[in-house]
Amino acid sequence: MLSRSLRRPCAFSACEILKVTPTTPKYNFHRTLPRPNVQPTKPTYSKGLAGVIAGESSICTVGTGQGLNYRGYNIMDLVEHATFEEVSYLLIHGHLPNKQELEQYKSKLASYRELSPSIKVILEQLPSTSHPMDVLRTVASVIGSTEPEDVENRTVSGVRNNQWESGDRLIATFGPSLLYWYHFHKSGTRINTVTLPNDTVAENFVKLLQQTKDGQEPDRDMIDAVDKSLVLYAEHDLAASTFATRVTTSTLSDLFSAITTAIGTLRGPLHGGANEAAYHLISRFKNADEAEQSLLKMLESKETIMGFGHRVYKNGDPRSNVVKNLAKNLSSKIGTAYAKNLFDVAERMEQVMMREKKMFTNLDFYAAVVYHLCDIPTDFFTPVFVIARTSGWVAHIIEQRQDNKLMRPTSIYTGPDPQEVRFMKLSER
Ligand SMILES: CC(=O)SCCNC(=O)CCNC(=O)[C@H](O)C(C)(C)COP(=O)(O)OP(=O)(O)OC[C@H]1O[C@@H](n2cnc3c(N)ncnc32)[C@H](O)[C@@H]1OP(=O)(O)O
Ligand SMILES: O=C([O-])CC(=O)C(=O)O
Repeated sequence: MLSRSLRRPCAFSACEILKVTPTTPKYNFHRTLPRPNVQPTKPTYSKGLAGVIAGESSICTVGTGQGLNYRGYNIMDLVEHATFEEVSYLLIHGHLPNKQELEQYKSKLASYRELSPSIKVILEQLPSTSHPMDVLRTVASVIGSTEPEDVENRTVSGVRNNQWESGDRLIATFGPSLLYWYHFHKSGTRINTVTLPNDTVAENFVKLLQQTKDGQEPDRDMIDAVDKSLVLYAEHDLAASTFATRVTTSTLSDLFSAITTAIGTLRGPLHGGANEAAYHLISRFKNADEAEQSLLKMLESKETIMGFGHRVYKNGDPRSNVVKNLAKNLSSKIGTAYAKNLFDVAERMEQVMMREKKMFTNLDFYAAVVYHLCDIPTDFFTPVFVIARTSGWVAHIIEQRQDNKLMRPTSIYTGPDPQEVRFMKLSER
């Protein structure tokens, strides 16, 4: 498609922008310059970069016809047989850990759960009204300031000596930091964020949320559901947040800056923020019939229904059935009328969207039901996504550094034609 300025004269002049009358000489401070005699080459353009190939990656397959695979392993196998730690190691180190590597990895993550005094002070000073995504973005910045990457020893392409440690540090620290902030502001308690050394990220998170003491077991089904959701959320090729991470990394910036970029990008409701937004929507309906009636009205007025649709998947998100089953099992295990109704409402919405729009749920939709049934506060849903996806982001940062090229696309210019500036006194304008 040709740019607007190449197809026809500029749609509006600077005078229109400044709301002045171009016929009055004193305001005639510009004139259009002759067009340069350049033959335009036909630019290729895809709005929102839809369908554009923006790099090479050996981390994950999405929409390639091979199913969703992390480093060649299918998501169905991983969610069935691997914990989040194994998947995180796989993504960042490129292979599944053996028993010894896994033990070392888990104890390294556990060793980072003790928060530094500087993080605690900052968490205590953040407002209780902060959005938890702001809390995590701040935590990434604080660690980036107090324990920066090893810039001295970086290679020409930007590989840093301690990039793996920096990534692990964030994966392990996000959950404890969030829950320290939460309990401090909710009840004034300074919780101990260290749980048993062998605890998984999911166990540590649920224990700190519920404040179960060592020896006192939190609900295993909830821990299992959170762990599986972390596996499902861990990686998804060049999703907007990962692309943003790679853009920041491509300038040879540091890992912590790249992760704060990613958190800011994930937060929006068209991306990771959709799990929180989906829950707000589901929770509006008293029962399935009411959900159906309201949804039909929303569709009539062309509203976007959060938790449905996807940029790459057009026939279904392979993670959806897994997360739906987790929601269904939790709902029947909890067994209350409330839990059953919540699942029924969600399922009816799914049916209506399929019937009316041929649209399917994405991972965020039933993840919202799972997290709510695990008693996770709604504004923690996207932060849990952050904990998981940091493993994918770190894998992409490392990969980008291995064969870096500055990411700098171009745009199609649609502004005014070239024009001359005639300087005028301010008072004459
Ligand atoms: C883990 C994740 O990040 S998954 C994504 C989470 N995000 C959401 O759930 C937010 C809701 N979904 C959406 O907004 C979109 O489906 C996106 C942003 C995910 C993908 O958007 P795109 O690839 O740009 O799809 P696009 O906007 O072109 O949609 C095509 C058509 O379907 C419609 N559509 C897409 N998603 C939805 C939706 N959730 N509700 C209603 N209509 C929708 C669009 O309005 C458009 O209709 P039109 O052709 O009549 O104009
Ligand atoms: O790939 C995307 O665009 C969004 C998504 O599903 C994810 O990040 O998991």
